[in-house]
Amino acid sequence: MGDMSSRAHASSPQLEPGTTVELEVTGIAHGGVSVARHEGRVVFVADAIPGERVRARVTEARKKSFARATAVEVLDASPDRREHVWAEASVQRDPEHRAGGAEFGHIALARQRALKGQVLADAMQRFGGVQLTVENDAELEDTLAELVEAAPGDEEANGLGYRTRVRLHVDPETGAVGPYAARSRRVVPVASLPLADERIAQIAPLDETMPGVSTVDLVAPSADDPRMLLGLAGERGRAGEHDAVHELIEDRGFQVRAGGFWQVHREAPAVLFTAVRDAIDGLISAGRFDPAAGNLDLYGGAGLLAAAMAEAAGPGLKVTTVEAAPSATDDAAENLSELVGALALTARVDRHLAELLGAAAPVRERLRRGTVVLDPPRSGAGGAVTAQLVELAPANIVYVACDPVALARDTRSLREAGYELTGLRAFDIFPHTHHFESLAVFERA
Ligand SMILES: C[S@@+](CC[C@H](N)C(=O)[O-])C[C@H]1O[C@@H](n2cnc3c(N)ncnc32)[C@H](O)[C@@H]1O
Repeated sequence: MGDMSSRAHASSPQLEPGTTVELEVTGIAHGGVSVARHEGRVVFVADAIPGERVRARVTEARKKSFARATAVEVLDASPDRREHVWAEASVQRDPEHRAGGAEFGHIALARQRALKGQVLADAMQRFGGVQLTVENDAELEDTLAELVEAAPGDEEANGLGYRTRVRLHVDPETGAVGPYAARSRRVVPVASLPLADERIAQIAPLDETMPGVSTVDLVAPSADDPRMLLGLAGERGRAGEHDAVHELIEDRGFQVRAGGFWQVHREAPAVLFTAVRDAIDGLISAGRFDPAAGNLDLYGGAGLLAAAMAEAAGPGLKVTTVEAAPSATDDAAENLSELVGALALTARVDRHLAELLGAAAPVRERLRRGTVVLDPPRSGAGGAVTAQLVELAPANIVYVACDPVALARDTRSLREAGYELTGLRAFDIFPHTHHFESLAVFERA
C-alpha cells in the first residue's frame, strides 16, 4: 500500500501549497477563476482561460473537495489570450506580486463577455432552477456570447479608461500606494491604472509615499472636478467624502456624495437607467404597471433607478426610495424633487418591509398593485428580504444584481412563490474583471 502511494506520488505530485502542477483548464466558475481537475479533485485556477493547458502554482489545498492555484506558465494558449492590459498583473510576474482587480485582463473582450454569460447561465441553472433554452449547443454558445451586452464605447477603447471610482491602498510599512495584489492585502506598486478614467490617472499618487494614510479613493464625477479622498490609518471617515459632486446622464443631473455609491463605469449609470426604463416600458405596454400604486426603489442610493421608473411612467409616478445611508437619501430627495409623488426614506430595507407588511389593508392593496425595483449590494436581497417581498406580493419585481449567484438564489425563491421570470439581461460594465450586472424582471402570476 505504502509502495503504491509513493509511486502515485512520483507520477503525479500531491496538491501542496507552493507546488506546481500541469492542468487542463475546462470551464469557468463564479468569481473569475477557471476550473480544472487534478486526480478527480476540482482545482480553481486564476489567470487561465478555459481550453488552455497551464502550469499552475497551488495556493490553497486545505479542503478535500477542491484546491486553488494560479497559472504561472501557459503551455497551450487559448486563441483568446491577449497580452495583459496591465503589465503589473501579467502571468509573467510572480503571482504574489500581480496587481488585483483586472483578473480577466488577459482575455479578449468578446470572450470575457461569453464567459460572464456562461457564469450567469450556470448560476441560473444550478441555483435558480432556470434553464436558458436554445435549439442546440452551438446556438447556446452564440446566445451566451450575446447575453452580456457591452457598454457604449468599450469595444473602441478595448474596455480601458472606464473607471470613475478607484480605491488604492497604502502599504503600512513603506507608505507605497497601489492596488492590493489579487487575493491578498499586499500593496503592489504600479506605474499606471489602465482601467481608470484618464482624469483619475492624472491625479493618482502612484509615485508618492503616504505614511499614515490607509486608503486613497479617486473619484472622477462626470460633471465635476476629479478628487482624492484620503482615509487615515485608524480613522473611519475620509475628509471630503460628504461633499456633493455632480453627475450627468445625457442632460439629466444627479447629485451624489463624493464618497457615496455611484456606478463605477462611466457609462454604467446610463446603461442601468435605460435598462430599468425599458423594463418599466415593457410592463406598461403589457398593462401591468400602475404609476399610482405603491411603487418602491429598494437600496435606492441617490435615486437613479426611481428616476428611470419616472422616465417611463411619467411625472405622475408614485415611488418611495429606501436607502440605509442618510446622505444618499438626501441626494435622492434632491434628485427626485421634480416628482411630486416621490418620497426618499432612510431605512434598512428589511425593517422598512416589515413595517409595510404591518400596514393597513388599503396600503397593502396599493403595494400589491405596485412594482418593486431593487438593486441590492453584492450579497443580494437574501432569503429574509426575498421572503418579505413575496409576502408583500407586488405585481412586478425588477431586480438589478451585481452577483449572479445571489440573483439566482433569490430567483428560485421568487419562482417557487409564483413569480415568473419574464426578462433577463446582463451588462458588461466591469470589463477586464469577472464582474457584470444583471437585470431580471419577475411578474406575479
Ligand atoms: C448597489 S447600490 C445601488 C444604488 C442605486 N440603485 C444606484 O444604482 O445608484 C446599493 C445601495 O444599497 C444601500 N444599502 C446596502 N444595504 C442596505 C440595506 N440593508 N438597506 C438599505 N440600503 C442598503 C447602499 O448604501 C447602496 O447605496
